[in-house]
Amino acid sequence: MTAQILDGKATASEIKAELTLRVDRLREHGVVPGLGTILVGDDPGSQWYVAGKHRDCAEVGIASIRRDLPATISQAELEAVVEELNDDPSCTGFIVQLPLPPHIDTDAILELVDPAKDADGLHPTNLGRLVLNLSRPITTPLPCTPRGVIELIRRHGIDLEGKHVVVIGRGVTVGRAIGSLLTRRDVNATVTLTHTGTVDLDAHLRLADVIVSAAGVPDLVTADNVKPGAVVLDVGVSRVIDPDTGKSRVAGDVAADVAEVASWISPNPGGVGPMTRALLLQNVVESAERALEVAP
Ligand SMILES: Nc1nc2c(c(=O)[nH]1)N[C@@H](CN(C=O)c1ccc(C(=O)N[C@@H](CCC(=O)O)C(=O)O)cc1)CN2
Repeated sequence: MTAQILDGKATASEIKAELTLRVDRLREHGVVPGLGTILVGDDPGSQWYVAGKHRDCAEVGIASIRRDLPATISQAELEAVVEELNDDPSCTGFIVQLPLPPHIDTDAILELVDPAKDADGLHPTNLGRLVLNLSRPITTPLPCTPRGVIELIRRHGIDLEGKHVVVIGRGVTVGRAIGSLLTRRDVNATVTLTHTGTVDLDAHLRLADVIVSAAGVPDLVTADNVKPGAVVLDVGVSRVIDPDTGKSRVAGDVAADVAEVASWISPNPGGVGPMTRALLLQNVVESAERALEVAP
């Protein structure tokens, strides 16, 4: 068996084309959605992701606002920038690029973002609404990567109803929220959330109809621990040195041999990453629509 590809690049392009029309409609109502980004420090990966977010905005007609700040910024100075974007009417949604430097209290920063402008869906109020199932229909921004995973599966015609999904990783951007989304009645999957404290991860993986791996451990998921026909999503991001080229490259969590046993697999790069970016834009458009009360 050779797995079919869950093509995140093509699916993200499809979503961006739909969003372009919705942005045009908002403009007809005099609303220009604007995404703000706050980037602290000079990590090349984070700089690349933020630059990508601004390219995406330009592509669909969303205005963008950048705040690039030094790694030495204090907690109080960073909080002032968050407050500034909270108060800026041209900024209809914004994100704080993660991770922040270790001297910054990340939770305090995320909590300071106006929940109505929380384009990442990571504010405690929005995560709380998700857990309490108060976000149906979509009345609050939802975390982009989990939403991107589900949308990627759905747009490839795969039904998650009754499926056993094993998630690896309990981080805030993926693992913590994805269970709440997957177990909503409209998706109706059963979820096992595994993490570094899980005993016998392989045994859990072998039972999975769907694996979502967000561990950041290269080659953690191999053909030996995947049930034949399973759907495998690779959300892991690690930087490794390619032995052939000597250059740094992104590696996912899923080994190449998994493609021989899985029915569907998301490539990495080209799978969940582009979907995360597309769903960020969707959160921004939806917030602007909510503010205007325009039906999508
Ligand atoms: N505030 C946030 N910070 C971070 C998030 C997030 O959702 N919100 N997620 C990640 C980084 N991230 C977005 O910010 C992100 C990561 C990767 C991609 C992506 O498209 N990756 C490409 C490959 C990139 C490469 O080759 O280096 C792909 O998968 O095809 C987009 C966004 C942590 N921080």
